[in-house]
Amino acid sequence: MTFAAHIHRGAVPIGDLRVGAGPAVLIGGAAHTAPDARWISLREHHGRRDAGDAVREARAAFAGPLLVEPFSAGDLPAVQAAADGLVIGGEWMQDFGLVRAVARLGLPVVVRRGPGATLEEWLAIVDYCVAEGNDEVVLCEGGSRTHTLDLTLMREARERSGRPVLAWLGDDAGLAGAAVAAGADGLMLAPECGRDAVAAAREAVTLVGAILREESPETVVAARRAIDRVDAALATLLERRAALAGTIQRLKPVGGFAGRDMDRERRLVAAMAERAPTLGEPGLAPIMNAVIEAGLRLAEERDR
Ligand SMILES: C=C(O[C@@H]1C=C(C(=O)O)C=C[C@H]1O)C(=O)O
Repeated sequence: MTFAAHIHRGAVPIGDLRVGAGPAVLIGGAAHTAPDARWISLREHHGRRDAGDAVREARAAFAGPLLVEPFSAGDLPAVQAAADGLVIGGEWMQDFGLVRAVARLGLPVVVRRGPGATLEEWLAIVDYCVAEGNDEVVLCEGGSRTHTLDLTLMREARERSGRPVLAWLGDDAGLAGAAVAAGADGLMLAPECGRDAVAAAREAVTLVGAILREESPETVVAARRAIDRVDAALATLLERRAALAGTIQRLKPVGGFAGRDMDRERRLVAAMAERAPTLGEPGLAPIMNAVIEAGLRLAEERDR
């Protein structure tokens, strides 16, 4: 198995967030949805809205890291004054003058792949940033008007550049789990995307990340957060397991404790030990005994 997480990447700090180390991050969504970072686009107003006002308003609404997509070089002083990073790319990825000016601010830059842009064209933008002395670059796949998301290209971009990669989801979190499984270091959502989409993306980061994303936390706080994600996945699986075990009790000729099958239990512990060699059968057997007995008790109580 080659999961993205095995490839070494340099993490990029955006405010107090580190993209590329630890769990996949959530960027985007309205302030009340509590994403890890927010972003706003000044392009949506076609330069008609004052950049200072827009950035200050976003800053006041959200205490966490804030990214801003500028409309023109004229926006950059306002962005530098209040934002933690910039978003460039999409349809205007080839505006090299603006790309250079953005990179020169020295803030981290998220480079979104424009529609139809090749991997080479996309990575060339990273080179422009580096040439301006800015190495804090994150790549974001997708975000075009056609909403295409190329996870193969996202993986290639990460391997070729060694930089963290994001997957653009817009306001539909349906591919969040797929993106995290494919190795995304973060998910980018539409700026005003609502609570349900952010919650669904968070769930994917938690559950899929717990199983497929390797982490090496270096502090107690980070390690506890990682454990909390693993426990969330465990709880989800334990609930599913209890339901399935309950189904079996109803289907077997003799269910519950009376129909207990110790041979089957030993075999499932042996199979699990292959995936959990550190715990091994001695470590797993008492755990699974408790899990199985809890399931049997539940089934007997329910069927009584
Ligand atoms: C679910 C079953 O019934 C019991 C519960 C088991 C379990 O929770 O995995 C395993 C064997 C039986 O003791 C089964 O027979 O498969």
